[in-house]
Amino acid sequence: MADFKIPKATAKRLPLYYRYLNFLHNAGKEKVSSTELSEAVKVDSATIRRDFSYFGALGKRGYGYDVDSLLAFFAKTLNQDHLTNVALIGVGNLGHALLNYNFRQTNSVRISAAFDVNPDITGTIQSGVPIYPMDELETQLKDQQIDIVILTVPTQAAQDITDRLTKAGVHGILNFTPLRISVPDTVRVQNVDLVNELQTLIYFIDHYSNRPKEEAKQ
Ligand SMILES: NC(=O)c1ccc[n+]([C@@H]2O[C@H](COP(=O)([O-])OP(=O)(O)OC[C@H]3O[C@@H](n4cnc5c(N)ncnc54)[C@H](O)[C@@H]3O)[C@@H](O)[C@H]2O)c1
Repeated sequence: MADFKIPKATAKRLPLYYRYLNFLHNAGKEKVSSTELSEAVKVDSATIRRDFSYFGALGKRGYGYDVDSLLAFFAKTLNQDHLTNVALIGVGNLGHALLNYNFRQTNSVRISAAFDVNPDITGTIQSGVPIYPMDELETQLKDQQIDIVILTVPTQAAQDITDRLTKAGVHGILNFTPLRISVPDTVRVQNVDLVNELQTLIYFIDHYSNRPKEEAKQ
């Protein structure tokens, strides 16, 4: 990201805006209003205008936003204008699915190296990505200049690996394990928890849905 500070909630919405702007660009659209954006990304237009205001005057009243310049701006802000290589540690059920997916939606992020302790898979290439043994972790991360890692190992292995990653100079960990890993201030952790997401969804449906109460209980 560019080095100015924006609120975390705004930062989280940027990829959403970026994806829709890309869609508009590919459809040949030159202008978009905040109302139109709002309907597409399901964020209210006042929030969109406020989000955009953090980046300076990007839109004009009654005219909307210029798609290409917004897109170029967000691409730069989100570092979409260059390729980020990430590593994946733990090529089991989940790791394998992520390798197979490998962020096909975007050209700016890809898993370029994977690591595991299982000798049956180390030394092989899966979905085009080489699987290295864990004793090559530090050298490969350094040689490939990787400083972002996806962690899909069993819980009990997560902290030791995190400590190694921290020592190796990694700056970001996308943590799929249920363990809340400890890291120094120099490392940012993003936790992904599908159970949490589902429970949040269920909570919102139960408490904020417009469905009649009786139907919601079934
Ligand atoms: N966040 C979520 O929503 C979500 C969903 C599913 C699974 N998970 C978590 O993701 C993790 C992986 O789940 P899974 O079902 O793929 O498990 P899995 O057992 O299929 O895969 C784990 C892989 O990690 C490897 N491994 C074990 N110890 C290692 C070590 N010290 N270093 C490197 N690799 C090691 C194993 O060889 C295996 O390939 C678990 O912690 C699980 O709880 C999270």
